[in-house]
Amino acid sequence: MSFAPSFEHLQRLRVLPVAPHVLHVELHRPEKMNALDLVFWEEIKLCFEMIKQDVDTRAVLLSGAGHLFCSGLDLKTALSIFSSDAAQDVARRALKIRNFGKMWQDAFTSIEMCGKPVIACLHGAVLGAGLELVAACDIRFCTSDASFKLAEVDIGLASDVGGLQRLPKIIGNQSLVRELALSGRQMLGSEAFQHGLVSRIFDTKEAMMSEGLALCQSIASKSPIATLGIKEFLNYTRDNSVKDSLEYAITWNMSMLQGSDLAIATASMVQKSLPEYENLPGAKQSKL
Ligand SMILES: CC/C=C\C=C\CC(=O)SCCNC(=O)CCNC(=O)[C@H](O)C(C)(C)COP(=O)(O)OP(=O)(O)OC[C@H]1O[C@@H](n2cnc3c(N)ncnc32)[C@H](O)[C@@H]1OP(=O)(O)O
Repeated sequence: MSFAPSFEHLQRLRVLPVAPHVLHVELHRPEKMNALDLVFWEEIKLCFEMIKQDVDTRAVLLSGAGHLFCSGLDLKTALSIFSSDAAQDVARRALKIRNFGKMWQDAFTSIEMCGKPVIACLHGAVLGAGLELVAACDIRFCTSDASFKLAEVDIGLASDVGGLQRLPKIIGNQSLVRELALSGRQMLGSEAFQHGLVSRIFDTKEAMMSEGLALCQSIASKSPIATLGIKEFLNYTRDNSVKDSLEYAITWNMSMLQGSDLAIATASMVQKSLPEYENLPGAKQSKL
């Protein structure tokens, strides 16, 4: 029997199926501007690890509740973790900070590793760790009122949770990334679109969510073997040479092209019918 995860116990994330094979994940702490406290970080990791195992999900729509997407790291959490406890040994303090940092890195990396395309729909402010979070997504849309800010410099730190690592590979313009990171300057939606941080820009959140859902539905109608491979190849290619990436892709396809999806897809094209693909297996099996 396959694994069907339950997301109901999550406190900071609202997770709901919104169309066949499409899950909507909403950051849901609007009274605190979706600031990322410890519960949030843990739940992002847990949620995307469950999505990876969820045999039914083929695309994920991500958005934020309230009047902005995310105000970044919860500043009270930051103070409680980074403020020195003079009574504690320096090595142990350092390890404590490392453990939190690693857990936070893993939270955003779990989005990249979940095997399903994640489409982030961004409105209002996307600040600090919020921007680092969406850098781990596959596709980003925003509203014309959206604004982006690597605000970490303003709270006195060089962040290590993915923004400075992923954004230069998304935006491509080193000078611009360094300007934004070093000054904490706000970038508006139009500029984010111009530099490829987002691929589409909308007048209203409603229009953006509707197009985001349509895109998820389109992706979910494709072969899940193909979409898994595309995400895997593009992530691998980002971090490796073209030569190594070609070798990786051909080795992957030696097995993947022997599956039924290619035949189903080509037959449905010839017959002008809608293809139906088998779900991918999750690694976990239900204990029932
Ligand atoms: C190694 C470390 C890894 C990662 C590091 C990441 C660093 C960052 O993320 S840097 C970015 C940090 N965030 C900020 O500096 C934003 C702070 N917030 C604001 O500037 C404003 O709240 C706002 C987002 C511009 C929204 O303003 P407004 O609409 O006027 O709402 P407020 O009344 O200010 O906020 C309502 C409520 O939410 C609380 N809140 C908002 N953001 C945070 C936050 N980041 N951390 C903690 N709390 C936050 C705010 O305090 C209010 O709470 P009340 O209890 O109602 O007063």
